[in-house]
Amino acid sequence: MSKTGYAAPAKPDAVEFSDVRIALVATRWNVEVVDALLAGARACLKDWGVPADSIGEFRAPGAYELPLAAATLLRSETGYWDGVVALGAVIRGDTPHFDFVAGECARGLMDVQLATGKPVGFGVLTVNTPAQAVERAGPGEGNKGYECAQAVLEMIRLAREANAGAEGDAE
Ligand SMILES: Nc1c(NC[C@H](O)[C@H](O)[C@H](O)CO)[nH]c(=O)[nH]c1=O
Ligand SMILES: CC(=O)[C@@H](O)COP(=O)(O)O
Repeated sequence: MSKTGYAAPAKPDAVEFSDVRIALVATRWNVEVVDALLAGARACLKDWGVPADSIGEFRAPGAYELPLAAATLLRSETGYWDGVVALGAVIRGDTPHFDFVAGECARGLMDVQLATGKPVGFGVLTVNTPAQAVERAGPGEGNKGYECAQAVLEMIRLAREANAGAEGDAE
């Protein structure tokens, strides 16, 4: 059990996510930390068998723009992307701006996933100091980008299980 009491999900077999397409969208603020989150998310997608050519990578200016970025990616007519991993780092400054940026980012990403029915991972650090951000973007366990990508894939798994159950009931 990790220090936060989080019990990791069962690892997939080689093909469970071979047909999944995931969009990564990362901000340009605090870019060294955000790029470390991006590396963590990519490591997770690789561990879980998402093909490299099924992963898209996009940039948004800041965390405030992530909800529109996610909505743009998921509302395309083609339905191409199965989920979005939203990555950013909001570091508290001297004014209330932090609260608005972080709060609206979180609320907006939640609205997008509920409106589209597709998972949008909240991989946005909301921290008081740069050191706290670095602690959550290191290699291995505890990288919030890895955890966020894993959550998106697990929600895709859940949807598939739910649909399979519904189809079974319909037979
Ligand atoms: N201070 C941080 C920001 N601020 C910028 C906003 O996200 C937004 O891009 C701007 O207000 C224009 O709309 N963004 C972060 O991602 N992280 C920060 O620490
Ligand atoms: C999260 C922010 O917008 C913050 O970094 C801006 O810093 P400040 O509140 O000192 O303007």
